[in-house]
Amino acid sequence: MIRAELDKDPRDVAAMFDSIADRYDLLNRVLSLGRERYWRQATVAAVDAYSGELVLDLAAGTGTSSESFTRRGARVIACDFSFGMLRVGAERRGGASRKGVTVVAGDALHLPFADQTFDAVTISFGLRNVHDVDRALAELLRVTKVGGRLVICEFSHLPVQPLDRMLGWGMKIGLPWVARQFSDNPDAYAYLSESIAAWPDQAGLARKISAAGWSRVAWRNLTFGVVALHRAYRER
Ligand SMILES: C[S@@+](CC[C@H](N)C(=O)[O-])C[C@H]1O[C@@H](n2cnc3c(N)ncnc32)[C@H](O)[C@@H]1O
Repeated sequence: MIRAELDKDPRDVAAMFDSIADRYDLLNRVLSLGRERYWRQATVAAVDAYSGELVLDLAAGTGTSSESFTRRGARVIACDFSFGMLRVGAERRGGASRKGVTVVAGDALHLPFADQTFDAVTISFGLRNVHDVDRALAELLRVTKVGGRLVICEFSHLPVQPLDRMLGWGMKIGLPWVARQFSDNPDAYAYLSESIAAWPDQAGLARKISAAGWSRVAWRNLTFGVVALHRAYRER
């Protein structure tokens, strides 16, 4: 089975997402117990994109995250390095540039965009999978206009450590078991629980965002900290 390890070798990560692309959105709904919709709505509200704005949705996968940013007329570039994920999304929308979403293949560590292109940049459930998080945050800053904003939606940690450890244990057992019922590659969901356990907590991620040059970094927890939304601005 194809799965990434915690070194997040880009070839393994891309191949793993290629292998789960067809059923990715279905599994998300099942494994999040329906919370995914609420997390996405909160992300859309935080990005707050409006007509005339250009938004980068990085690690966009099938573009489920991207579609919701177009509701108030913003144009969205959905960028990812898994051709399998991009293909499933483009087929669903009926083309590579449809419904306000344009698909662009690209690597978070070498974004194929000029400096200061976007009004807002966002990444949902993607940053945790990137090989070099600090570099991706710096690339996101580079392509954002001065005054623009960053929103990161990512799995995080419950503030009470014993509860967080229990949740981690439950996910380690539960996610691959549920995934076996629905996915051809349940091993990918073992990677999911391992990568969440190894991911920095809310304050740790905020420090990384600041260190990359972003200003006014803030976060809020969703579903008690199962997911956290981080927001920041490019001030110069
Ligand atoms: C869990 S999916 C998230 C997809 C989508 N944002 C969503 O919310 O459903 C993570 C995505 O990150 C992408 N990814 C990981 N590392 C990347 C990189 N270095 N450059 C571009 N995409 C990357 C994967 O290909 C995958 O599609």
